[in-house]
Amino acid sequence: MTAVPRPPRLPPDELAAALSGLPLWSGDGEGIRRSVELPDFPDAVAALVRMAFVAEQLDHHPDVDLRWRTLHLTLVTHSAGGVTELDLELARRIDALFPG
Ligand SMILES: C[C@H](O)[C@H](O)[C@H]1CNC2=NC(N)=NC(=O)C2=N1
Repeated sequence: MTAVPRPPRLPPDELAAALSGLPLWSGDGEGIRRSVELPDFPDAVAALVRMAFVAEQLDHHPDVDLRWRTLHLTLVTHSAGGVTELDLELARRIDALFPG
Protein backbone atom coordinates (compact mmCIF):
# COMPACT_ATOMS: atom_id res chain seq x y z
CA MET A 1 0.00 0.00 0.00
CA THR A 2 1.31 3.48 -0.87
CA ALA A 3 1.44 5.85 2.09
CA VAL A 4 -0.71 8.96 1.73
CA PRO A 5 1.53 12.05 2.03
CA ARG A 6 0.64 14.00 5.18
CA PRO A 7 0.89 17.78 5.24
CA PRO A 8 3.29 19.51 7.64
CA ARG A 9 2.34 21.02 11.01
CA LEU A 10 0.79 24.46 10.63
CA PRO A 11 2.86 27.41 11.86
CA PRO A 12 1.26 29.08 14.93
CA ASP A 13 0.17 32.22 13.03
CA GLU A 14 -1.59 30.17 10.34
CA LEU A 15 -3.30 28.03 12.97
CA ALA A 16 -4.49 31.11 14.87
CA ALA A 17 -5.87 32.62 11.66
CA ALA A 18 -7.62 29.36 10.79
CA LEU A 19 -9.13 29.03 14.28
CA SER A 20 -10.63 32.51 14.05
CA GLY A 21 -12.64 31.14 11.11
CA LEU A 22 -13.69 28.07 13.12
CA PRO A 23 -15.40 29.61 16.17
CA LEU A 24 -16.64 26.25 17.50
CA TRP A 25 -13.05 25.02 17.82
CA SER A 26 -10.24 25.93 20.18
CA GLY A 27 -6.81 24.57 20.77
CA ASP A 28 -3.19 24.89 19.86
CA GLY A 29 -0.54 23.18 17.79
CA GLU A 30 -1.03 19.96 19.78
CA GLY A 31 -4.69 19.60 18.80
CA ILE A 32 -7.93 21.43 18.11
CA ARG A 33 -11.02 20.65 20.16
CA ARG A 34 -14.76 20.90 19.94
CA SER A 35 -17.63 19.24 21.80
CA VAL A 36 -20.86 18.20 20.09
CA GLU A 37 -23.87 17.66 22.34
CA LEU A 38 -26.76 15.58 21.03
CA PRO A 39 -30.20 15.01 22.56
CA ASP A 40 -29.38 11.55 23.91
CA PHE A 41 -26.87 8.71 23.83
CA PRO A 42 -28.19 6.94 20.70
CA ASP A 43 -28.09 10.24 18.81
CA ALA A 44 -24.51 10.78 19.98
CA VAL A 45 -23.54 7.32 18.71
CA ALA A 46 -25.29 8.04 15.40
CA ALA A 47 -23.41 11.35 15.14
CA LEU A 48 -20.16 9.47 15.64
CA VAL A 49 -21.09 7.07 12.84
CA ARG A 50 -21.79 10.01 10.52
CA MET A 51 -18.36 11.43 11.39
CA ALA A 52 -16.83 8.02 10.72
CA PHE A 53 -17.91 8.20 7.07
CA VAL A 54 -16.44 11.69 6.68
CA ALA A 55 -13.22 10.51 8.35
CA GLU A 56 -12.96 7.57 5.99
CA GLN A 57 -13.49 9.84 2.97
CA LEU A 58 -10.62 12.03 4.13
CA ASP A 59 -8.56 9.13 5.50
CA HIS A 60 -8.22 11.31 8.57
CA HIS A 61 -9.76 10.42 11.91
CA PRO A 62 -10.81 12.33 14.99
CA ASP A 63 -9.89 11.34 18.53
CA VAL A 64 -13.24 10.97 20.26
CA ASP A 65 -14.26 10.81 23.90
CA LEU A 66 -17.97 9.92 24.14
CA ARG A 67 -19.55 10.87 27.45
CA TRP A 68 -23.29 10.10 27.63
CA ARG A 69 -24.67 12.42 24.91
CA THR A 70 -21.61 14.57 24.23
CA LEU A 71 -18.77 13.86 21.85
CA HIS A 72 -15.52 15.52 22.85
CA LEU A 73 -13.43 15.75 19.70
CA THR A 74 -9.73 16.37 19.31
CA LEU A 75 -8.21 16.72 15.86
CA VAL A 76 -4.50 16.23 15.40
CA THR A 77 -2.44 14.66 12.66
CA HIS A 78 -0.67 11.95 14.62
CA SER A 79 1.87 11.22 11.92
CA ALA A 80 2.84 14.91 11.80
CA GLY A 81 2.89 15.32 15.58
CA GLY A 82 0.57 18.32 15.47
CA VAL A 83 -2.22 20.19 13.73
CA THR A 84 -2.19 20.29 9.94
CA GLU A 85 -4.45 21.43 7.11
CA LEU A 86 -6.09 17.99 7.25
CA ASP A 87 -7.39 18.74 10.74
CA LEU A 88 -8.84 22.03 9.54
CA GLU A 89 -10.58 20.27 6.66
CA LEU A 90 -12.01 17.62 8.98
CA ALA A 91 -13.17 20.37 11.36
CA ARG A 92 -14.96 22.17 8.51
CA ARG A 93 -16.69 18.96 7.47
CA ILE A 94 -17.74 18.16 11.03
CA ASP A 95 -19.15 21.69 11.35
CA ALA A 96 -21.09 21.16 8.12
CA LEU A 97 -22.72 18.09 9.71
CA PHE A 98 -23.20 19.67 13.16
CA PRO A 99 -23.39 23.46 12.86
CA GLY A 100 -23.76 23.82 16.64
C1 LIG B 1 -2.40 5.03 6.54
C2 LIG B 1 -3.31 6.15 6.96
O1 LIG B 1 -3.36 7.13 5.97
C3 LIG B 1 -2.84 6.79 8.25
O2 LIG B 1 -2.71 5.83 9.27
C4 LIG B 1 -3.73 7.92 8.73
C5 LIG B 1 -5.13 7.49 9.09
N1 LIG B 1 -5.83 8.51 9.87
C6 LIG B 1 -5.15 9.40 10.60
N2 LIG B 1 -5.80 10.27 11.37
C7 LIG B 1 -5.16 11.14 12.14
N3 LIG B 1 -5.85 11.99 12.92
N4 LIG B 1 -3.80 11.21 12.13
C8 LIG B 1 -3.05 10.41 11.37
O3 LIG B 1 -1.82 10.50 11.37
C9 LIG B 1 -3.73 9.46 10.55
N5 LIG B 1 -3.08 8.65 9.74
